[in-house]
Amino acid sequence: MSNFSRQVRLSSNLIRDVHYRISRSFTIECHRPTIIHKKGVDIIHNPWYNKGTAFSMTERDRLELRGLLPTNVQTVEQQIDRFKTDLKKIEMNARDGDTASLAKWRILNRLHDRNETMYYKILINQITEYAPIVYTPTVARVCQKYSGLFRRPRGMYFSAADRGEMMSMVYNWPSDQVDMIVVTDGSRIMGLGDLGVQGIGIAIGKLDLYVAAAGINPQRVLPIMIDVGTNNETLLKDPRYLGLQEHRLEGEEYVSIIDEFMEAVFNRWPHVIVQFEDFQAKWASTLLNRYRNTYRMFNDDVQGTAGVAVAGLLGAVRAQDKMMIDFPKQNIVVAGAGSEGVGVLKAARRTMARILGNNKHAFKSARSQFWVVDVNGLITEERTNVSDDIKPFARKTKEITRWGLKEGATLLEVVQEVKPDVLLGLSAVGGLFSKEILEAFRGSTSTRPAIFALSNPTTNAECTPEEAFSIVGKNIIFASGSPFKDVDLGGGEIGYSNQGNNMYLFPGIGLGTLLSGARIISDGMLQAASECLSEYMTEDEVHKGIIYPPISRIRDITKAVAAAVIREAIDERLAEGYREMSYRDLKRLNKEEILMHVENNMWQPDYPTLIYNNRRTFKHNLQGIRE
Ligand SMILES: NC(=O)c1ccc[n+]([C@@H]2O[C@H](COP(=O)([O-])OP(=O)(O)OC[C@H]3O[C@@H](n4cnc5c(N)ncnc54)[C@H](O)[C@@H]3O)[C@@H](O)[C@H]2O)c1
Ligand SMILES: O=C(O)C[C@H](O)C(=O)O
Ligand SMILES: [Mg+2]
Repeated sequence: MSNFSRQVRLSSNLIRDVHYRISRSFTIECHRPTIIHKKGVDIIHNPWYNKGTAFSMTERDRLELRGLLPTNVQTVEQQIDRFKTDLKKIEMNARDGDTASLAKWRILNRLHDRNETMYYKILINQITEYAPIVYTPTVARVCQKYSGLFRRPRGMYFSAADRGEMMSMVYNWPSDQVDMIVVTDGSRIMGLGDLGVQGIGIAIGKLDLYVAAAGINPQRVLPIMIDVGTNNETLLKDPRYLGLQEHRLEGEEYVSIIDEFMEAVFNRWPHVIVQFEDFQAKWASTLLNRYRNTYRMFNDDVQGTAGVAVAGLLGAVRAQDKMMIDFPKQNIVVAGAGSEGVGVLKAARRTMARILGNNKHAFKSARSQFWVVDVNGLITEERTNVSDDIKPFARKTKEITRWGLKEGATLLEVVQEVKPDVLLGLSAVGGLFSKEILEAFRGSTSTRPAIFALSNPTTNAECTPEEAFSIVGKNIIFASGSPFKDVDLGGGEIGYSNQGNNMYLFPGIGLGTLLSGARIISDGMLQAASECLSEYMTEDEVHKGIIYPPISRIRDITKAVAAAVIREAIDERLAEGYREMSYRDLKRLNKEEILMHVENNMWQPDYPTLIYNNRRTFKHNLQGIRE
């Protein structure tokens, strides 16, 4: 046999082997029974294994459940039907929408505590209806009321009082396998400010989306609260508050606690991915820069939001029938210079520079497309006390005099003079885009002016879609951080209300990182995620004004984002493989095969077959052996 044909045979064998591994990992994950060491009521009281009335008669015999459940065996569909009838009644009897949403959250939360498989089946199948309950906006109300709503703990809590103990405390968590941690210190929960320990709610909500959108196994997610006190004076005085009633730790003391936490979780779960969530601006970037080259971590608010915003900005350019090369010509006014605003500004500038040739000059010139307005008005070089991140975006006095503007000019003045293509809000100020400002925005020189009212929750949105479409015009592009209904523009026309939320990226970033086994999460991987989102919508959709997918497609977009992240991790040689799929195997997969690999590794909400085994050393269970 010639060398050439030997090589061809060898490589086709290898490819067959990789295909075998892709389908094998799927078969194993889906069909391997779950080995448990429990019987009887202990199973019913464990949300990971409980199937309620869906336990079959043979299972009831095998697991000593006979007589512990009503006789009638139900299908999961019948169970869900019963649950939803109950939910509907609650909705009908509620005083108002807010009460109804909180009541629904309570009922769903109780189901989460009882039967995880059914909980996630409902969430996945009806994501459009229930994401606004387990995620924004209702989760914000839940965080505000958390101390009163608390019934059972979920996740882990580390406090300033646990210094020196964290390395051993992490072993109190029952699972040897944790893939995804979302951690918060509660210091800036959405646009609601410091909610202290009550912020754990957002970590739980984000992880619900990791399961529902990315198919991360719910037994391998861990929400974490680092309670270093709170500066919220109301909570400090509230006798019902469940967190440390001290002012927040600051400086070195604070950083040393976060350092200890990172060491502890990575020591127990070396392959875990940690998502930082809702840390106040003062710490968000500092901690990101401190850890991003050492640990598998990212900051969802800074990096995820930036990626989603840039994808939306590119979508708005496509909607104008323009080419990508036109993006660096867009004039963008950003209201809000916190960690989110900064993240978006930096990412949008980098994208413009790349389009212009990725050189120093392009990067330098791209800065002049942005106008940044914070609580004190337009930021110029005359401003003292601006962060190093914002400095490059401070307008030069010479430049702005040309526009008739000055340091501290109001948002209204900036919009009137600049006539921007895009008005983007990350200010956490509800209604900031007032009638006057929206009227001024009618003067935009763009053929399709775009409004991004990205602050959360709903009450913090800078404006509503009704206000935007009715004041600025039918032709605009609109996106908000929390969900709003589309607007009926009359004559059969619809004003599309896009949800520009980081939920379209973080699940895919996490899943892609996990399956690639990348050592760190690079800028390139984040960029790949954002580009994937921006290319996801069809020309037809974009022309209608739909620049983000509907939430009903979140599992599909997450799959595509994860695949893009894996491909980039391979290209950058950061991937190390995951389980049966080594780096070498991954490298051999083509685009479609990577997508298939991602899909096959997404957890499905199906009741597993449970097998009792009393030998605690039995270690071949991919679902994880749990007590
Ligand atoms: N859509 C998403 O996916 C997404 C993601 C992350 C954060 N957010 C939202 O972004 C918002 C901001 O978060 P943050 O962490 O940057 O907050 P932050 O408190 O750090 O920053 C707020 C910024 O807004 C500025 N501001 C306040 N009042 C203003 C006014 N009247 N005019 C102009 N600017 C004003 C402040 O000076 C500050 O620069 C929050 O509501 C959060 O929920 C949305
Ligand atoms: O939580 C959200 O809905 C988005 C974002 O992470 C936020 O902080 O507002
Ligand atoms: Mg957040």
